Amino acid sequence: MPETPSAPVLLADRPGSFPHGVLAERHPAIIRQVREAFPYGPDRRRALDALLESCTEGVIEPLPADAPDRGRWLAWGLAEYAGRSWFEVPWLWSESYFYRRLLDAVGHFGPGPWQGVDPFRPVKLAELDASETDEELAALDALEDRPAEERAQALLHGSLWGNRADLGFRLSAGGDPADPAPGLVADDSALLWKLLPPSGGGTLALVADNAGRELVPDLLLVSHLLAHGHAERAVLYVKPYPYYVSDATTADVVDALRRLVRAPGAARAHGRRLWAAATDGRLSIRTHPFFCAPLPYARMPDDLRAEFAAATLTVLKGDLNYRRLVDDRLWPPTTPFADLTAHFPGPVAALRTLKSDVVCGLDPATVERLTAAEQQRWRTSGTHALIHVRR
Ligand SMILES: O=P(O)(O)OC[C@H]1O[C@](O)(CO)[C@@H](O)[C@@H]1O
Repeated sequence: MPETPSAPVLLADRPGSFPHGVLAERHPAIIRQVREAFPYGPDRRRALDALLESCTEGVIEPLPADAPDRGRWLAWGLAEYAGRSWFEVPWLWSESYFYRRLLDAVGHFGPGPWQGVDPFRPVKLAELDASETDEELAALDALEDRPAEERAQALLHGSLWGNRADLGFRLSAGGDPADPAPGLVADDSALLWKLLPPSGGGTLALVADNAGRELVPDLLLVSHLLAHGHAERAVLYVKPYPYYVSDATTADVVDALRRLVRAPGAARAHGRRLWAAATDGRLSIRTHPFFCAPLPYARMPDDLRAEFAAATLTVLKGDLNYRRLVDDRLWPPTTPFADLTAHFPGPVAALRTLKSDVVCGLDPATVERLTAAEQQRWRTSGTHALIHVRR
């Protein structure tokens, strides 16, 4: 395989760029949202204010001396980046560290009364309770009399577009060919189904992204794959602690399962099936500190590498997992997905809506159409999606 030349790492140092907007506007807004969501006392409020000042005007500060993961973060880059502006270090790094510091500010790692409290829980629960979720679950009933293959494809698309948090169990894969900018910009789903044939057995690893309206369709897809033998076992990987606002943790999986078992119709049947699979071990929930690391998957530790190596297929959900899979660089968009994921220890799929500048695996005609219709907005608007698979 010819070596892929490298590309610039994304930084947030250019005002007007997407990464700069995330650090300069989104992060302060998240701090304000969290500050409003809980009756934190003066100590937590002061810590949140200090973080707001640090992340907009200050520099990256070390973790407290007694932080249990201090050594890990030093090895992940803190030793190198402490004292530098948040805007000058790799964007992926500063974003990840921001969430780590936010949890410190709210006392998540304790000791104290806020230990273990998820500062994003109100947002996650509101989404799970929204009437849109009822509508999406009710739409499952209409799928019931379709052939299994069609249902599988619809659930795959539900999981894919759930990453935009407005799923809709789309029965058509490609969109309108006359559309100047296609919704689905790459579609390797045929290869995905080849790797996961009905009655094929094997283990599916699914690395979840967001809770709520993304996790629910992820679970529905897993339910279908287990029920139809596309996989004999499924392993659902979630974050070890709250991250990137809505990323799923074990508590969020439980909330989503409870939501399904309490729903009417087909949704409840899926919920019961998943609950049973979790209790008998066909569905397991796992996590690992590396899921909150500010690093690409090429640098994953050996224990996690061995787990993915054992899977028939690993499906990585969402934009952040995609950035970590292919590395957070401004690749030419036609760079082959297989080249950038050669480091991954087994067959791998990415289901992602495009919410950041990183992209690869597109054909030149698609890039031309997208750019002609939208300049560079197609990269970040979240209105396009892709299914990449590498066997
Ligand atoms: O939930 P997802 O699909 O991983 O998207 C998270 C994305 O949101 C951002 O945090 C901000 O837009 C991106 O940095 C990140 O890639």
